[in-house]
Amino acid sequence: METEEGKPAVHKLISEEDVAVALAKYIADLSDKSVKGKGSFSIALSGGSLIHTLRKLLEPPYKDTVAWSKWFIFFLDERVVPLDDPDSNYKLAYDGFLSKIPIPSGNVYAINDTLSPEGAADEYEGRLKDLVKRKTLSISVTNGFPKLDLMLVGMGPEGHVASLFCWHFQRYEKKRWVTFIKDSPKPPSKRITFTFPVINSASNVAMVITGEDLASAVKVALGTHSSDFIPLPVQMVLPEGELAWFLDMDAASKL
Ligand SMILES: O=C(O)[C@H](O)[C@@H](O)[C@H](O)[C@H](O)COP(=O)(O)O
Repeated sequence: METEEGKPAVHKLISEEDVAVALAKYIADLSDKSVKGKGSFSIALSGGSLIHTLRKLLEPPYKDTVAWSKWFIFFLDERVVPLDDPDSNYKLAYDGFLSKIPIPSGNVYAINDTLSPEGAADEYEGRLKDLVKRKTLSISVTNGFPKLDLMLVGMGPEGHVASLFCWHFQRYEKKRWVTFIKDSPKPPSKRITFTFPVINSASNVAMVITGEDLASAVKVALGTHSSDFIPLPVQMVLPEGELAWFLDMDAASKL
């Protein structure tokens, strides 16, 4: 592991299996700390391969020791499709993870799948605001955006994170907590997504990156680069809290 003050912790592991093992320990430790400190743990999930990489949390010792009933689950981004559609990130998370642990269903914040992308983004943002009012979620004292305990972030080969893509203005959003996109280059086209101010207000952000196709974007994100270039979305992940990268050997192969 590489750490230096103000720099991300970069965990370079051998295989995806090692990433899954390290990630389970990291999440269980953060959950423990958060539940002991304030009685709850708020976590945002990405879609994609991340859900499979969470599998070690479903095994002993974590399955029985994590305070699941204190978890609040959010979606960093979601495809605007019915919740039982094979493209739904909620369905992916439910089938592969959430249905296997005792999280109260009321603590899982799926999108309202009957609404348009605009409507679903507004409604999700409204629910976050409500949770802040009820003090279930805290707020960043520096910028007033909601402060989740942990964001689990995947990345696409061209450096997108959540549904914040290179050539799309949503990644420059400064006011909204949740926004929408109707022409996502990665199908399906209609999505809602947390904005960078929300991602970057989190107490902890974990980049979970495995596979050779991601090595070039990892190199851009973690290497030195000229400020003349427009940053990739992944380079805009600059949380006020702690940032940790979990990489397998293939994803780290160009570092
Ligand atoms: O809805 C989505 O498509 C995801 O949330 C997306 O943002 C994902 O996290 C990355 O594209 C990485 O996907 P992979 O892990 O499958 O490479």
